[in-house]
Amino acid sequence: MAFFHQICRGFSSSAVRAVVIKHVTIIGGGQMGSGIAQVAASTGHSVTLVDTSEDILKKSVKTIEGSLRRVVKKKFADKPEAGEEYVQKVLKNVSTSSDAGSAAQGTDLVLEAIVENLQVKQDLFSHLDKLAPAHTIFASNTSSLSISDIASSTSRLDRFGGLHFFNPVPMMKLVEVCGTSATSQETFDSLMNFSKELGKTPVSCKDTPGFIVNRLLVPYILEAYHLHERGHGSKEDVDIAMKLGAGYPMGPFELSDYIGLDTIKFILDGWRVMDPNNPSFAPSELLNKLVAEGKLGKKTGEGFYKYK
Ligand SMILES: CCCCCCCCCCCCCC(=O)CC(=O)SCCNC(=O)CCNC(=O)[C@H](O)C(C)(C)COP(=O)(O)OP(=O)(O)OC[C@H]1O[C@@H](n2cnc3c(N)ncnc32)[C@H](O)[C@@H]1OP(=O)(O)O
Ligand SMILES: NC(=O)C1=CN([C@@H]2O[C@H](COP(=O)(O)OP(=O)(O)OC[C@H]3O[C@@H](n4cnc5c(N)ncnc54)[C@H](O)[C@@H]3O)[C@@H](O)[C@H]2O)C=CC1
Repeated sequence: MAFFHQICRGFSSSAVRAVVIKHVTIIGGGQMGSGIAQVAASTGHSVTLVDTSEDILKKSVKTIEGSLRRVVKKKFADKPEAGEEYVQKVLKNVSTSSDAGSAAQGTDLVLEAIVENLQVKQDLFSHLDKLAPAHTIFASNTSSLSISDIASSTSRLDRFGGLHFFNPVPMMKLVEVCGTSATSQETFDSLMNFSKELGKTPVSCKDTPGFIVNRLLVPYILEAYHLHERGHGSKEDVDIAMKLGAGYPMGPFELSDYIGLDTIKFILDGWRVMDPNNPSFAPSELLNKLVAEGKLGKKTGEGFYKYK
């Protein structure tokens, strides 16, 4: 079922029209996709969550359920039955599919949160562009890739933008909304409105590497790796120092494990290709070793630290 609604802002014939997003198809049921699905479903949106297999999707729904239970523990502290009702109501808003093509056919927004690899994202969007309705907006949750480069695989450059959420999505209030030079005002407004409907605070940013937050966060994390590799501080001391000295909730090594070391490696490798002479983007032996060993951080039970 397609949910195509428009609102008009202003009264002239040139009034800006924004698509009201009722149904969202989220591609990628990992950390970010399941978090976004949870928040969208909690705010009354119908969600179809897509991943490559039913097994992964079962895990995604379990993650959503677990996170919802953490939320209701606080929100419905004195009313456990109402809390359970809330969990079930939100879960009803989420359906799953391992067929991205059919999931894109009746939706207002396709939001991609798959692996941080340009070619893989382009292949996905190029495929979905042929199947999704004309009004459907496409958006990527990429942390580091150019939205224009991803959008170039489609014919809907005016209906394509960046919607960058933060991890853990249920807790982090920010969304970076990125329009390219081809993104229409209507699309940009729709993405801003959608972010607000999710209870987030959107900021507008340009299609530049890392947008705002990661442009500042990447050099910080990189410098922590290099400092540690030079033998100038243990991981533990660096983390304690940044928590107690700078007031960050997590130190850079804890945060890296939380983000996922594979994602960090994809970002670093990609930025090195763009800027090969920048010493900050030199490979980190430690990072490469951990990723090669499948130690990807919290999600696999081990990264810089052990979680089992
Ligand atoms: C050479 C190398 C190259 C390097 C390149 C570097 C690349 C790096 C670029 C990054 C790329 C990708 C990242 C990205 O694009 C953008 C990001 O997302 S960056 C990450 C942003 N996130 C953070 O910075 C998180 C920081 N941490 C925190 O804010 C807190 O630690 C956290 C909220 C996660 C947990 O809080 P904490 O007090 O530590 O633990 P608790 O477990 O007690 O939780 C507190 C509170 O929150 C509730 N809660 C936590 N998680 C969830 C959840 N998933 N769902 C629901 N609720 C949750 C929990 O229940 C607690 O509630 P109480 O009421 O207090 O009990
Ligand atoms: N991890 C983080 O802290 C943040 C990550 N991001 C970005 O979000 C995206 C996803 O990151 P995570 O959720 O951390 O990754 P993840 O590894 O937890 O999840 C990715 C999911 O995508 C699925 N997938 C891969 N290819 C697919 C395809 N072709 N079709 C359908 N599903 C596919 C995988 O099976 C996996 O479940 C990346 O672009 C990342 O840069 C953005 C903000 C924060």
